[in-house]
Amino acid sequence: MVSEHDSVVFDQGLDLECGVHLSPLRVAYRAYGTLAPDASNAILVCHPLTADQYVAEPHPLTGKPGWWARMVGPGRPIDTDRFFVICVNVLGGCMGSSGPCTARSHDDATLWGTEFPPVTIRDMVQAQAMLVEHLGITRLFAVIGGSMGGMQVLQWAADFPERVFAAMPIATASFHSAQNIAFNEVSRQAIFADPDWHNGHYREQGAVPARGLAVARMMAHITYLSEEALTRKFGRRIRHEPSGGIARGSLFGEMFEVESYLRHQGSSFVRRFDANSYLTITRAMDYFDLGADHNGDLSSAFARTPIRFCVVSFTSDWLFPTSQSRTLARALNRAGANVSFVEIDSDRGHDAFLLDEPDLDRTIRGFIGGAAEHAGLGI
Ligand SMILES: CC(=O)SCCNC(=O)CCNC(=O)[C@H](O)C(C)(C)COP(=O)(O)OP(=O)(O)OC[C@H]1O[C@@H](n2cnc3c(N)ncnc32)[C@H](O)[C@@H]1OP(=O)(O)O
Ligand SMILES: N[C@@H](CCO)C(=O)O
Repeated sequence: MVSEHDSVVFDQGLDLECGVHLSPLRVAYRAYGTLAPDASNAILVCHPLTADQYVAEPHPLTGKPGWWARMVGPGRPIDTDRFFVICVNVLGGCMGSSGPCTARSHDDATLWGTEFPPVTIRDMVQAQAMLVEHLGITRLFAVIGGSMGGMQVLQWAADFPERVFAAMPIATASFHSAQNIAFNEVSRQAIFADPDWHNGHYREQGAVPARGLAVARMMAHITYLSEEALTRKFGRRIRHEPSGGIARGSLFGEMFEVESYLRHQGSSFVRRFDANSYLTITRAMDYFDLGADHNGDLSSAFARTPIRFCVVSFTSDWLFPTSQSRTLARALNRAGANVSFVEIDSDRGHDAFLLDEPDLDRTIRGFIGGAAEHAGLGI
């Protein structure tokens, strides 16, 4: 096993659910705060689909603040003055953990590309568990995450009930719905339709399927918002140049502000994300169905769990609607879990969990504070 610069290489590898033994396994992560001598104050933050381990510091590629810098840091709701916070780039990601962008083995420097094996949320969590153990942490004080991060939280709870004290799945569900699989498929088809896709061998061709990946993100980004949010941000306004003239940029001459915005979201995404990783990770989300993994009984995934849960949803989230969080909370309740459920009133859609939502801050701060008291954390 070799450790270097916030990534750990496990030569023993990992048995993936698909049957492939992935070796070596590289797990890239960032950590903030100080681990208590008894390792009791560790919080694992699990990132959503296209974020990464740079949760609380500027991103090395974009220079932008960490994707949850408003939530994680000194004095923040996830307070790095009190807690040791870890965030791991998911398996299949493109920021250092094993995935399509990493070398196949110590002896073979060629990148995995499309031949990287299919991974699941469970595989991602198994890799995280290896890292957590490597860091000397027997039990995480809390696991917290939104969207695909929330799926990882649920998988942690199901697979390692004795290794987690508190869990907070936010804006998520116990399964990926047919509608969400459908959206992912449209994104994937956009990538496949790009002439620079080259059946996934774009790097060998010195190309990037930038247009396809940008369209994939544009479409997906709409699902992260809400009609109210789009109307408030842009309405039907036409974009003007700073000089005052109408911005040109489409077949029709003028461009709506919302079109310009989506193009910006698409092009900036392409600068920081890899198409093969996008395919791998969206598929992992599609596979996720915790109830099906437990013979169709979601509550049995959490039977007699000692973990304290706080399930959080947003009223305007139509990608992971409140109804799915309520189903989850009921299953946890049936399992005998200590569970609270908070629906936050917001008109900003699914990505509300990434935005300035004071009620979310209060909910996270309150849940962590209460759990820390219950755990007897003297910090
Ligand atoms: C979870 C992750 O995606 S992790 C990585 C962090 N996110 C990113 O890097 C980009 C992805 N963006 C998003 O997912 C969302 O924008 C959020 C949730 C992170 C932030 O949401 P908000 O704060 O509401 O920002 P908003 O959605 O308005 O986007 C702002 C960006 O759009 C640009 N923009 C706004 N209006 C327009 C317009 N009419 N035309 C062109 N660009 C526009 C802004 O200049 C800004 O650009 P920048 O991000 O390059 O600085
Ligand atoms: N907008 C976030 C949430 C998606 O579920 C992301 O891209 O990761």
